[in-house]
Amino acid sequence: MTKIEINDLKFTYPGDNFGLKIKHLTFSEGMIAIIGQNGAGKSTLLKLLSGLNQPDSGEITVEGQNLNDYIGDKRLEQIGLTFQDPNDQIFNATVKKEVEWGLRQMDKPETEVERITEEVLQEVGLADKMDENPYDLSLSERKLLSIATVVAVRPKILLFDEPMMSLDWPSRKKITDIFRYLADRGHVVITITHDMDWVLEEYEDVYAMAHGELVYSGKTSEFFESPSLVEEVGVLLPKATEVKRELDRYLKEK
Ligand SMILES: Nc1ncnc2c1ncn2[C@@H]1O[C@H](COP(=O)(O)OP(=O)(O)OP(=O)(O)O)[C@@H](O)[C@H]1O
Repeated sequence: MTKIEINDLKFTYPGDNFGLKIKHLTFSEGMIAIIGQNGAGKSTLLKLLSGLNQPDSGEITVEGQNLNDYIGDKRLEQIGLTFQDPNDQIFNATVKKEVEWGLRQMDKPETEVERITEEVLQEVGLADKMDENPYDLSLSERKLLSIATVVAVRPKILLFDEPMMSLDWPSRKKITDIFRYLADRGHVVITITHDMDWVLEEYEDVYAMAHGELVYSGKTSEFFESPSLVEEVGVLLPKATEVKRELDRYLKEK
């Protein structure tokens, strides 16, 4: 079973007041949502989990081994990250080359590179844009491309920073299906999101952050049923929860 574990993690940005502090946290296979208001530290946590940022103290382990021990293609096999802004990530001249890049780093045979690239671009709905320059695509298409590059490599742990941002409903459905498919096959799929309807619908458990700390991990339904927690974390209620609250209030008053 794939497992990523955090112990006594501390991190600060140089010259910034923000500090991230997590005593202990374990993520295992499945779909995992991280929520919290702007500036809570969600992206910072993802960057630490990917190895992009280094903790000031504490440790992140994957399968019991320090994250920093995984180097080069060994790191790619374990962890993949998509940035919140796909423009920070995409650097190849065509859509196809962008997806192929990660696969080539892993020394996949050329026939495999071609097959996987076509398959993944088909899955995210970009197969007909293969030869286009990514910067001629719309922002939402670039978002899909950034997701495809990580999904193609099939790392054990996939980290997505607001993958649904700017996507329309059919694309959101495609991405949810891909996440579910990977989670069902033993991958750890960790996603930052501000979409509380999606969280309630698709995620059994949720991890909530506030002021650089983890303030809740547990059942999603229980989180949204706690007004004090929802207020502390500073997120909107899902529509379904709002309707239920209104209905309960109405029935009580009747
Ligand atoms: N590169 C950086 N240098 C200095 N401070 C930073 C840097 N990146 C983020 N911060 C600060 O760290 C804090 C946490 O930021 P972070 O991006 O992790 O929050 P977040 O929960 O992902 O927010 P959002 O939902 O807006 O993406 C913020 O106060 C932010 O200003």
